[in-house]
Amino acid sequence: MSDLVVSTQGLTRRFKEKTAVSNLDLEIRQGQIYGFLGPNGCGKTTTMRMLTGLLTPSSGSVSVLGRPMPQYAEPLKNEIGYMTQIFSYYRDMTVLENLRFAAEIYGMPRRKSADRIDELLTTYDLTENANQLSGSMSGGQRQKLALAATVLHGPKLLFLDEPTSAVDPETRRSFWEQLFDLVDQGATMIVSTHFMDEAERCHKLAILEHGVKKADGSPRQLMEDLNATVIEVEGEGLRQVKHLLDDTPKVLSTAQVGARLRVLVDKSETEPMAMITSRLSDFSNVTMSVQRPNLEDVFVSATKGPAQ
Ligand SMILES: Nc1ncnc2c1ncn2[C@@H]1O[C@H](COP(=O)(O)OP(=O)(O)OP(=O)(O)O)[C@@H](O)[C@H]1O
Repeated sequence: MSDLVVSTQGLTRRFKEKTAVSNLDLEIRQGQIYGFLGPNGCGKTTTMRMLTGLLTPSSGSVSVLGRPMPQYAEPLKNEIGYMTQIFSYYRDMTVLENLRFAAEIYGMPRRKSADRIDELLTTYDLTENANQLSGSMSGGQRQKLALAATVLHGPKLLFLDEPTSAVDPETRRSFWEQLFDLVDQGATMIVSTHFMDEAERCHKLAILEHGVKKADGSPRQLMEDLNATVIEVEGEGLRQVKHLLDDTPKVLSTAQVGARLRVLVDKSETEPMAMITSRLSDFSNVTMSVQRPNLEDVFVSATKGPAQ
């Protein structure tokens, strides 16, 4: 049996003259955490809404758990969990009331849902908050409640839209540990993010820009395949160095990181160090070194070139 959980061909969505998602081909396999990485407005939410059957594509096809979408949105409701970007539970209801309400929406039998809610309160460390109004909880606690409600009915496939944009790094770390626990229990998930550290945790990811997939693969593969050499410049006058390099052919980008300037030089330049050294010949107090690419380099390079 195929382990393909989600596949799309030529998936496109237009809103009047705006194309929010353009000709997107995806293959997402069982047990993967698949990331959509891209800036605000690149089409992450629109893609998720089409994959969950909430929005009809303008063209192209979508298959989710072996069924075409949006036609099978209703029968697949119990197999899918969708954690939207905005906290979509009732702030004037307690944690327990919200979870009971979600269980009713999923048509879960009362006995079964009571046991499941107890289990989730323990898993997500919400037992002490059970009778607290969700509106009075911290962002991190609300996020745990949202995750608990999303997995309440035991879905096989989870969609998490920018799940950690409102929480601190420590909460983000523990949230990701919980995601890997869910994967260990057999879930597949699609996570959208604009954080590089979050994208790096995914098994595979697609880099999106203006609704177009610019690159996809595992983070490691994307870094290995980077079509640029990364050079770091250290020393005096980095702002002037930056302005000079920004006007240099084959320099894809420059970005200052603390006391270093990170420079991406297109791979078509066969002697990148010699080229940069010669360009900076007037700067006597700088040193240069070639560095391993990181995901941000991949993102910058992918969004400079033509779409794949
Ligand atoms: N219902 C709509 N009507 C008109 N335009 C829309 C609609 N929904 C989305 N768009 C547009 O489509 C583009 C993609 O939006 P989308 O919300 O999918 O991006 P995103 O990557 O999820 O961004 P964000 O991180 O800000 O949510 C944007 O330009 C947005 O304004």
